[in-house]
Amino acid sequence: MTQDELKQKVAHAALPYVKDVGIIGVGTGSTIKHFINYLADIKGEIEGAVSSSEGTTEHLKKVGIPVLDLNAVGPLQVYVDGADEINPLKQLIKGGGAALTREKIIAAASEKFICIADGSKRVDVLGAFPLPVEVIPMARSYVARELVKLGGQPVWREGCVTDNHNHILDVHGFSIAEPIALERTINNITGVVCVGLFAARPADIVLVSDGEQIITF
Ligand SMILES: O=C[C@H](O)[C@H](O)[C@H](O)COP(=O)(O)O
Repeated sequence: MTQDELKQKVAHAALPYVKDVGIIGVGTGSTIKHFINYLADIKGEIEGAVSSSEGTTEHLKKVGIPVLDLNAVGPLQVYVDGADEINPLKQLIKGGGAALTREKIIAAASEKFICIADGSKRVDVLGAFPLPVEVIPMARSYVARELVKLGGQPVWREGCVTDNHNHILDVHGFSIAEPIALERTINNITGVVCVGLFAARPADIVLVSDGEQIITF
């Protein structure tokens, strides 16, 4: 199976989790694109979706699923999203598609965060995937210097402007032994909007497609 077929397979496996929940939080990325295509088949059963990016909003609207404002809907029962890395504690690195801030907001506002990914995303220790950090544009160099002090090698994702009109630094060289502590430390740097480390609020259920199997933990 190709990586894309594995993403499609795991996207399909998430459907039982969104039955009868009314309004769903929907993430961003290539795995979620498959998930939205499956949602389209059951759209009669879905009241609407809260979207984590402009790209996802466009896709949801295109398939006929109403997109709702998080402020208008209160706590969500279920949020489904992909990840760039997943450790055994269900802590994640996210933001490869620059959608980390809205994704983190929806994850925080959801009772159950279902993470879906192909098997290549599983790791023992987070950090081989460069850690995305969304920053206010004028703070970019300052934040980069602070990240160097923490032992990282930040690289500006040039040309990338997030949906919130900010910039992204991708931080290489971290082997993240203590994800919650690092998340807190980076959050505390002035000018940081969001770090793509989902550790204090990890996923609740992870579905991973590994060949023919779906592994759930
Ligand atoms: O900003 C993007 C998101 O965090 C994605 O969920 C993450 O990058 C995984 O994307 P994909 O499903 O394309 O591997």
